[in-house]
Amino acid sequence: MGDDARQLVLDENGENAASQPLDSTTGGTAAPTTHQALLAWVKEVAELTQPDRVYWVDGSEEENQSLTDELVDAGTLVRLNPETFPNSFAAFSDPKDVARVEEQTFICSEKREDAGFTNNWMDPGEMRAKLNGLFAGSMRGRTMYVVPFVMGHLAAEDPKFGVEITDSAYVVASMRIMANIGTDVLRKMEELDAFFVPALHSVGFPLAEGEADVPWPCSDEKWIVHFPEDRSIWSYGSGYGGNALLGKKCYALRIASIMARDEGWLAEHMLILKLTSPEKKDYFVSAAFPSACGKTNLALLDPTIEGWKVETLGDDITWMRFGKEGELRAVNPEAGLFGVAPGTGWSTNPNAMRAIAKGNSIFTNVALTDDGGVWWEGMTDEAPAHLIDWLGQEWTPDAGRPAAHPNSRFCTPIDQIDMLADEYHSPNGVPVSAILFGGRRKTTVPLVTEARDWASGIFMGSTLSSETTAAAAGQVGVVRRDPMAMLPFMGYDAGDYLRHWIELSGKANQEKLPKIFLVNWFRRTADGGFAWPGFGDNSRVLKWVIERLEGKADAVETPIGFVPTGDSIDLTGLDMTPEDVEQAVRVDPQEWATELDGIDEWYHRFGPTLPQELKDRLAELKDRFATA
Ligand SMILES: Nc1nc2c(ncn2[C@@H]2O[C@H](COP(=O)(O)OP(=O)(O)OP(=O)(O)O)[C@@H](O)[C@H]2O)c(=O)[nH]1
Ligand SMILES: O=C([O-])CC(=O)C(=O)O
Ligand SMILES: [Mn+2]
Repeated sequence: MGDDARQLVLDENGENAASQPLDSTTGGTAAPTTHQALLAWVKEVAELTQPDRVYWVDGSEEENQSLTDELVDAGTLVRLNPETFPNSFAAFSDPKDVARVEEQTFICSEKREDAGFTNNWMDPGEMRAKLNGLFAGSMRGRTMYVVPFVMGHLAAEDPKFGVEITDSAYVVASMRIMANIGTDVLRKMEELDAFFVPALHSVGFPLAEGEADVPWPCSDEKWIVHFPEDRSIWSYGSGYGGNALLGKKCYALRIASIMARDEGWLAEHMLILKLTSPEKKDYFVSAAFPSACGKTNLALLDPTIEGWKVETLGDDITWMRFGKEGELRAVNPEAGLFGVAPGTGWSTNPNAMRAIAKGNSIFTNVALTDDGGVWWEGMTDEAPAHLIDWLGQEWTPDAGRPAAHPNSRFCTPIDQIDMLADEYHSPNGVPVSAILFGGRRKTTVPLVTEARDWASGIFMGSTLSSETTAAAAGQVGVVRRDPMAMLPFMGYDAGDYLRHWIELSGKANQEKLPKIFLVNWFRRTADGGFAWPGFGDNSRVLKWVIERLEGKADAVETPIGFVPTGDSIDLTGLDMTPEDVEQAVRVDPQEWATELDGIDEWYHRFGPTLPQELKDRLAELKDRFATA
């Protein structure tokens, strides 16, 4: 930012001590907000972290211009060719800071059992002492940005506010895409004297007097910490994705799941889409898949069958509550896409490509083309002859290594999606007719299975499994249980989380409960290929789902639920036979014997909070296999 930038230095009263009057609507020379709790927190954090200056983010276009200019000067961002990627930038992280760090993610509830066996836990007092030590002086030499944000609608009955304090301008620019931030939010917070989630972030790379910065400051030591009782977030050491954009996984899933438990709603790792049938009937479908298992792709799906239309409401996070009529209503609390780049291409996901092509995007860890554009594996069928890879090295198609990091991402405003459903803008959300649970499994799990009933559907969700992906640090391709795709995101005990689903839905209108389905786009055939083409062709599975809701499509009963008959999936225009479908939905008793052992082991890990209803479902499933 230049000399006239709107930097506020607070004096001991939390007032702006800069002598120049500022033209910011947020600031001016008076205190930048009348929200006393916020002022007090900002002052406390500034004292702890010792930044050179404090800057209140207003969210304006001009502010974003100067921030991104500054990031380009600092070498953090590369400005892309404005003709092909207007107002868009590429960032390259430290090679050790490329994904969420689950090992270093903590739920520090007062009682250990409240965090449950799926979360890392440390005594909150001990953790606070550790974090206070790490954050002391951690912003020296840097600007401390104060980013007021709201997840979900500002016009919601009970808007969910947060304030992220960060020393990363990259985080500010990314949060601006992912959430509604700035002055409007701050004014509403003041008007309501609202509670906000204090979300503190530092890259953990203070600068000594005169020390030069690096393009991607971060620390080897990383801590992503949530305190459920006061609903605060402390994130240290990483600048990337879900570790640093605290409105996303940290707030809208981990902290929100706790709020949802206490307030009677659901915060889930789900996409939401709108499906219109050839008869012009609208259906809303939500789907929970683990990270890098196809949410964004399904949410932006381009149907390959005549007459069916898909529109997008959300691609990652869904907040749901039961409405007045007992129907389940869903909203997307986010304002942007933070999508996996590799595999997103003109043939697999043209809607995402069109949204990206409108610009206003930040790409992280993708490759650069010679004409100032970006590229990643799967964007085009043929790789460009020459690239600069995500590590800054020369790359040619024979390099023998990917040009983009497997967890490279595009960050793009959601309203650039041409197929965004109008209902995205409705604070009351949409009624959900079907919920899909899905994972990445080479074997065992059929292409699609309809749960017998709601409780069996929750059972399916509770035993969901998937091979690990590059979205989190650690080994890739290992099968792990991931209940409702929430394993890394439940803010409290996993058994209590499942009970919350059961209890909440128990009070709903049972007639209006969505139908639940288990899907697997990733099953392999004997020759190693995918058993199902996936992507746009998943519309054929969605069609079967809707026809099941309407009682029109055929199914075969298996021990795990109902699967399509070979000819009940529309294969028009596909080079596939009904026998291929039968293979893709096959329930193999041998594979399921192993699976049941896996589920047994999984359920044993829960301890006393696992709901009896789910243990009963498992016993019934075993019986059905035994007598099949
Ligand atoms: N074979 C196959 N691959 C798919 C399909 N859908 C998505 N993928 C691939 O799976 C990867 C992840 O897909 P995304 O849609 O970005 O996954 P996501 O669930 O949104 O991931 P997060 O944003 O990390 O939560 C990409 O490389 C896709 O190309 C599918 O139907 N079939
Ligand atoms: O949180 C992130 O870094 C990216 C993401 O969406 C996920 O991993 O599910
Ligand atoms: Mn996604």
